[in-house]
Amino acid sequence: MSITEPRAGTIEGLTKRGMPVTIITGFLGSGKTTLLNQILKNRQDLKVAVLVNEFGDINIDSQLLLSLEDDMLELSNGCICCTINDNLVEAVYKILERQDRIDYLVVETTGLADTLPIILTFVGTELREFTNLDSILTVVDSETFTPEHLESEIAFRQLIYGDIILLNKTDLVPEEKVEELEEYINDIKAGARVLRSQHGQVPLPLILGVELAHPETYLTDASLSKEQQSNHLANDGFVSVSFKSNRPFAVKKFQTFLQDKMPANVFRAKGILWFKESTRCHIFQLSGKRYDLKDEEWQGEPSNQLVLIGRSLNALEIHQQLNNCLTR
Ligand SMILES: Nc1nc2c(ncn2[C@@H]2O[C@H](COP(=O)(O)OP(=O)(O)OP(=O)(O)O)[C@@H](O)[C@H]2O)c(=O)[nH]1
Repeated sequence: MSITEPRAGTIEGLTKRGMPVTIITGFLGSGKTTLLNQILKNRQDLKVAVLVNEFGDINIDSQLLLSLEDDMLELSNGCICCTINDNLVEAVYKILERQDRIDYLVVETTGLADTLPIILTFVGTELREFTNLDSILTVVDSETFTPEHLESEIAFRQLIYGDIILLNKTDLVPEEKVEELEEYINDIKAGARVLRSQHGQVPLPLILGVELAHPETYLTDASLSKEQQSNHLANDGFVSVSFKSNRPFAVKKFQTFLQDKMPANVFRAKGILWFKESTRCHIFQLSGKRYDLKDEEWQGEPSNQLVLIGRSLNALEIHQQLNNCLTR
């Protein structure tokens, strides 16, 4: 299939050939939403529907995606874990039932999702008749990724199930590190298509409509790993803390929070922030040890929305600290 040639898009047409589906997975902060935005920016005439699943109580990602009119359908929060997910099945049906032509479905999982149950939702249920799993794409943060990272079973499984492994953030590391990563990935996942990218920029024909998925293998894996799945520790010990307020932060107090107060085990944070000193909306991103703030115009009423993700976080303490950053 060529991604530049939109197909006849009635449900009837889709049911005959199956709507192609790409699952984008990858650890927290690796660049999944950034890649999704690249896809949406470069999709040309292709009608792409998107399903976003987020860990945490606030859907920040969906607010950061390029405008999708009604095509975007967002999944409920939480981690799709361990079992075939009814919410996901339902959301896909909603897309299939749409009147307008949909050429392609991209599913972005949370950074803590176990990939197999999501795959099985497509290949192990009646969705198999209406969809055509094209590939699993695993995004890797080339800077923070180390083999120790794989102490996280989830990160390991995301790699093992990747048909395409996208080494992202190559701008942040020397060439040797990228080569080392390529070697390492070739070792643990022979045959995967390994690509490099900066800010998710990759030619779409290399990642969409590639037909690299192996449904039969996934079904075999599912029967082999049933026990493992039922014992699977949800989210690998990661928890999320969400914070919302209709009052602005004082910029200095928030800076002090970031530098001195925020627990070191916060691995990922993202937010849409309102500072008393600014009339703009500030998009906050923290991934590993890096953070950045970009500003843009407010789309609606200003407010603060922030999600922090890490292991053993004390929600009460974090809430108190963030409350202290608010202006009176
Ligand atoms: N320097 C650099 N930064 C990047 C690149 N790709 C993404 N980022 C930044 O990394 C941060 C996380 O990117 P996201 O796309 O939100 O990551 P994600 O995988 O969707 O994150 P979760 O959904 O929380 O797991 C953001 O601040 C991005 O701007 C890259 O290639 N280079």
